[in-house]
Amino acid sequence: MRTIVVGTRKSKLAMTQTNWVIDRLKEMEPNLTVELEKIVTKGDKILDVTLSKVGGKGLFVKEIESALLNGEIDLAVHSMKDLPAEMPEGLMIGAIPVREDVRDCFLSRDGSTLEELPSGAIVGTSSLRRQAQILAIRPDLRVESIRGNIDTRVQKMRDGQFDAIILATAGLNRISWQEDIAELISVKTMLPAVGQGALAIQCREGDRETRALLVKINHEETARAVRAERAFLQAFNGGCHLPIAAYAQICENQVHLKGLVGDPAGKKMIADTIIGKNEIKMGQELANRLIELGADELLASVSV
Ligand SMILES: NCc1[nH]cc(CCC(=O)O)c1CC(=O)O
Repeated sequence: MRTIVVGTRKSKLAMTQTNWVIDRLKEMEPNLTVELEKIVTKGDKILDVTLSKVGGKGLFVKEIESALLNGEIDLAVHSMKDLPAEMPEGLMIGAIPVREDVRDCFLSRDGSTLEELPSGAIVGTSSLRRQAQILAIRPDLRVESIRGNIDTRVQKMRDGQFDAIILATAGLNRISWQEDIAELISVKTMLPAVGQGALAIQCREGDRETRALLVKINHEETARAVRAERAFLQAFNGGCHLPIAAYAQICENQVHLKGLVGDPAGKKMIADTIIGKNEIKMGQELANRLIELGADELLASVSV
């Protein structure tokens, strides 16, 4: 087999995720040889503007997709959460490996949980989804935007710029940085982002060798759940910059999908659950139900 060139962003999380995937591939194919190609994306360069203001979908993936298309690299590992629904012609998701912890987690300077944090405390997040759900249960807290990689955000909290921050547990687990976690927030309290905790491995549609390798680390249960969540999100034409959340689990071959649309102030929340066999249909149908309940109007006030 030829040497596979793997593209990756340079952040600690991206590198760790990519190396994790390479390890899984080598378990399946011990003689595999890989070469790492580091790529800087637009999203990596924007550090002081909130992503929701920049508004662009796929800030972290465009350069990587170009490198795949022009043959510079053969595969790329993305956080599923950051991968837009629309994919350029000629590319595909070759594998979705087993999902990490899907929950958000609460980190605080003094170890307080979300419930214990004093009134008026400053919580750092630039996710409108997290903001909406946190203000729904703690309207007395102040939410302020925070940017940077995971390690940068934790450092900003330690420095005292924030009393607490919310991050994806999956990211912290992957980089083995659990010390500041005060609480894993249940999915009942904080519904995760579509695809949170899952990885997407992207490759060229025409690259049969890479595709044959990737199917070996695909986890069909995770793939089905993520397909349901993404079908739901796609119906809103939205990305991770909108206050939309969804989480699917597979139970006795059926998909159980919960979806939620909120307003950034946490005052209104529309949520519902659907159960069925066909994950794409379930995602679309759940979105239609929420739209009937007024989700589009709620999002119209947010969309840029
Ligand atoms: N939006 C940035 C991003 N993309 C993926 C992760 C963490 C890993 C994951 O959710 O799979 C994070 C950081 C965070 O939200 O805390």
